[in-house]
Amino acid sequence: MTALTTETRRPPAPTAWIEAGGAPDDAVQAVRGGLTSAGVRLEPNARGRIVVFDPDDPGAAARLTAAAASGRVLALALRDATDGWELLRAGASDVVIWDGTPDVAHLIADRLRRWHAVDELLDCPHVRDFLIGESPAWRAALRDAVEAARFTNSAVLITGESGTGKERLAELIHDLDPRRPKRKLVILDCSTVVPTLSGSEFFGHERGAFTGASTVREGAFELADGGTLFLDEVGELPVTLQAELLRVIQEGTFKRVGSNVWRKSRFRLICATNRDLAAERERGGFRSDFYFRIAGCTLHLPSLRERPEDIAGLFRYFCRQVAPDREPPPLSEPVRDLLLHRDYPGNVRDLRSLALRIIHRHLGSGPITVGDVPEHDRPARPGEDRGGDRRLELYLRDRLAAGSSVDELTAEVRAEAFRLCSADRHGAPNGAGGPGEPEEPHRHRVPEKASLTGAGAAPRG
Ligand SMILES: Nc1ncnc2c1ncn2[C@@H]1O[C@H](COP(=O)(O)OP(=O)(O)OP(=O)(O)O)[C@@H](O)[C@H]1O
Repeated sequence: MTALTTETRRPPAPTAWIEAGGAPDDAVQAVRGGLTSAGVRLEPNARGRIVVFDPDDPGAAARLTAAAASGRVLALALRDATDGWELLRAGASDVVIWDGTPDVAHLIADRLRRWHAVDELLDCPHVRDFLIGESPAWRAALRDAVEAARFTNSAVLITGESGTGKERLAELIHDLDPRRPKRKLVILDCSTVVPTLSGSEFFGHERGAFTGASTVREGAFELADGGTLFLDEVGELPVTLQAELLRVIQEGTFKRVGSNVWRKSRFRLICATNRDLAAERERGGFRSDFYFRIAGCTLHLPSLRERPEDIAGLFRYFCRQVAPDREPPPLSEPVRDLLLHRDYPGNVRDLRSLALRIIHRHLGSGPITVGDVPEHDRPARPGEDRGGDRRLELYLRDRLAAGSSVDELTAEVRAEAFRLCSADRHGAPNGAGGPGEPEEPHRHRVPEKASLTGAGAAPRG
């Protein structure tokens, strides 16, 4: 990505439009006057809306919900007698009590200015062309990410299923980070860290620190000085290792293995995981003190199931990646239908692989038709039940991509086959409760990620 330069511009005048959500006219006029004096431009087309309401008005929540359907809304209550949570639930993005003082008008102007700056970033080609998606679920997640990247320096924890774009989002956050000069993004996949070498991986080592340490090595925290450290798959870090990282994450200080010298590193920390760390914390698999250090700001990326509206746009994007010089071919109706209704257990990564398989088969300049879809990606014939096979295939593909060996997978499939066979013999076809069966049915683990970054810390310029 090329660096953004928008931070050098003067902040634009905040704009908004005021709607009277049941408040008396003279009060709305007073609010208008206050905001105009605070430098807010009142424009009917402004994306930010301010709904001024009387807390006693029983229709206030409904009015907010209606206004929020067409943009972000700041709920401005004329008195403090309001359940702020209720207003947020009704669709308001922010809630302010108007006490009539100029201070409140300036506070609102500042908030509108921030909204505007975030919207501008969200809409700039740099962001739009890097992370594709227009669905409300995606835009809401991206808005939070852009705001955290640009206006805070807090540690960010990105959660979401495998393939939802966590690593790509980390790249964007690094890129939007306004620090200057800013150094590189360093990526460390925690699932590949060998426990015996973890000290060296994270903190580096001195020459001769241990057998085989023939040269000095900088660790991930040192490499990330002045830049960003992205700890991917942070949920895989053993608890003992989490304890070792507490100090460096909190203070930025560490010692290389084999050295007594404290070093300092100023880095922004971004972590990602597809695990439910809150549940892990409860069962003791993840340290709470570590969690609170890495989760200064949490961002959750929606799965592709939650944003089917984005499938066609993502498909076009992947076509352009393959053939940047020509317009992506249109999709015939059955192919569009197939793309929309297919399962994507690997989310965007899955869609991308499918798109590439289809694009590479497509010849000529006409639309993409059913003949361009490889055989194993086609829908089952009526009456043919390929669901199980297909799910198994996708599962195996994902596990192989995540680094599982064929032997491991074979053992797993054999164990599952024995279990089903035994369950059938004992008359419990679903594997539940047959005599001699384990109490908990065996379940496939959630597919792990395909490692794109490989082992070790990988600096990105
Ligand atoms: N919104 C998006 N726009 C364009 N490409 C995307 C988007 N989201 C994901 N991708 C692409 O999908 C693939 C998977 O994304 P990424 O590696 O960021 O996912 P992830 O959530 O980090 O996965 P994992 O949990 O398995 O590490 C990459 O090729 C990435 O470029």
